[in-house]
Amino acid sequence: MIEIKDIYKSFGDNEVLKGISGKFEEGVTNLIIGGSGSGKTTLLKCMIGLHQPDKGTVLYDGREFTQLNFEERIEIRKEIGMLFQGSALFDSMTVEENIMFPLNMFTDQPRSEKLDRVNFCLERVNLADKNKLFPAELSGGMKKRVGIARAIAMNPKYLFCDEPNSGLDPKTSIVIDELIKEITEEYKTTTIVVTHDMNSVMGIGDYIIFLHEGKKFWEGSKEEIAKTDIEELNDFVFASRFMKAAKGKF
Ligand SMILES: Nc1ncnc2c1ncn2[C@@H]1O[C@H](COP(=O)(O)OP(=O)(O)OP(=O)(O)O)[C@@H](O)[C@H]1O
Repeated sequence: MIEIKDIYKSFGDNEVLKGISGKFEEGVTNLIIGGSGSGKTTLLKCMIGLHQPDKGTVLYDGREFTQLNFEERIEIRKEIGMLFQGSALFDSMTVEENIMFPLNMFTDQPRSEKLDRVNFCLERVNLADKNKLFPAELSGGMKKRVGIARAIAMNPKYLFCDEPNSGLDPKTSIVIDELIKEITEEYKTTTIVVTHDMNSVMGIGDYIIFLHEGKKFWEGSKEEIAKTDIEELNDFVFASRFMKAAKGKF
């Protein structure tokens, strides 16, 4: 479980996060949603230590990340899997080398053991035998799946996904969403997905926090989100023509 308490973050005089709190449980997909510029990525970066919050705490199963020294933070980082926006694969490395990268960095396992783990992860994302391909030879959806395989290589307790569906068609987006949900339930990871994709919200949103202008305006589940009468959330949820047409049918 990850808990955030009263997180503040500014860049100069731009106050981006204004006291965000929330509890993200393990084994469920937790979503951080909100419009462009609402502070989603900034919050994610504060949680994984890429930004230092100005105020507030981040607790990983009770361990206060914000108070840890460099070495202690590395121990928690080893427990974190990250799926970056745009997959962020190393273009000059094969699929196998990309997935092995965190294992090379954080473990001294023999190569045969690492290869077994790579193959296991590749099978888990339905890309068995694609070891020797380079990222340029993969479709967008396949790249995301390699990104997920790399994110789970270290068997993480915590899984962060930043806009996992960006650049994907709706059908492939559902495949990626479902894969994230399955992995979360199977390995009981504490999973946090940053998204502004309403399809993802309605598909896998077990627990959702909605950010607006740097504040948490709402929290709840996908079942509750379509029934809210909060104006700012309604504007976000029913922004698309499809959702407008479907209003009242959930
Ligand atoms: N490193 C930075 N330096 C200065 N300002 C930043 C930095 N990172 C983010 N910001 C500002 O913080 C605000 C929130 O940005 P953030 O990327 O967190 O929003 P977001 O909700 O993830 O948006 P999007 O959905 O468009 O990715 C923006 O005004 C942005 O310009």
